[in-house]
Amino acid sequence: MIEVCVKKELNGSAGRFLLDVDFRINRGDFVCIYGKSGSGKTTILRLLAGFERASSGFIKVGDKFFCNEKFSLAPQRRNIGFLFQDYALFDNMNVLKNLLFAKNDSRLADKFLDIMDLNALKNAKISELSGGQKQRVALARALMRSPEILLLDEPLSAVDLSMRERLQDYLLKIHTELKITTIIVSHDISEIYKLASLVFVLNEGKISDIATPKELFLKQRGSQKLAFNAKILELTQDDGVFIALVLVSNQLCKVVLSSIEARNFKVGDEVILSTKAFGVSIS
Ligand SMILES: Nc1ncnc2c1ncn2[C@@H]1O[C@H](COP(=O)(O)OP(=O)(O)OP(=O)(O)O)[C@@H](O)[C@H]1O
Repeated sequence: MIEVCVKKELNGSAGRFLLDVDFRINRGDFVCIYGKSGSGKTTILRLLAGFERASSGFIKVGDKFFCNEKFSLAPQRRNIGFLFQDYALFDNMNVLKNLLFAKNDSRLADKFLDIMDLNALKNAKISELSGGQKQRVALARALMRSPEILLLDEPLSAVDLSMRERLQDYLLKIHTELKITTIIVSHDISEIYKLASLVFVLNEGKISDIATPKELFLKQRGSQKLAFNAKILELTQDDGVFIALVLVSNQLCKVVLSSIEARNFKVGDEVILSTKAFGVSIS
């Protein structure tokens, strides 16, 4: 269990405000911190990592205090792995050496090169890699120290959509295999839906909502009489009724399908959602 109960005054673009959060995360969970730009999401990750100090409160992981009113454990003693938007790799070293720099253990490096499909690139220089490959190396390197907690600060926002989806699959694979407690900051609803089981909504330094992605984003705003581009995130059958969960812009909604439609669609399909008389049709 991670317990975060901290306060810190921040200089926001519209003046000073108090980051004041008190939440718990269960060991092994994959959670998301979601909220407007400047609400304090990155600061929470930096406090967890030990790069910032809170003005009051504590952070406790299991039985161990990371910080309290009296002391703060050094970042290197917190057993945390990071993945940020900029890869922070050593450009002059090859892939393998980047991993060994984190921990000089060739067997472990081979294991992560394997999991991340990087074997063929192990001797390549970082400067020769694509953005998506660099991010896979950065993730493998973050895992080399067997972190207890993995912090991901919008790690996939700089790569294109198809690479982002592949990297999400790697993150899921890592999480399923290693069960590392993972906290991601993301604005991307389909990414949050795919990865996180719980979302903490941060609003001007305060947590305003804690919900599953489905509960949080499944909020309709009145009738929609136009056609929308949408993406199918889930196809389910409930009491014989076929239901598609689709993402429209920043909103999730459910659409009842005929059995023929249900057979023709699959998760990930880009579709058009439109209204037809009183029903919603999908094509
Ligand atoms: N050490 C600090 N002391 C005071 N203010 C800070 C400190 N660190 C960050 N801030 C300010 O706090 C606000 C929140 O920053 P933070 O990076 O946590 O927001 P965020 O929600 O991650 O934003 P974004 O989504 O744009 O990355 C910003 O206005 C930032 O300038």
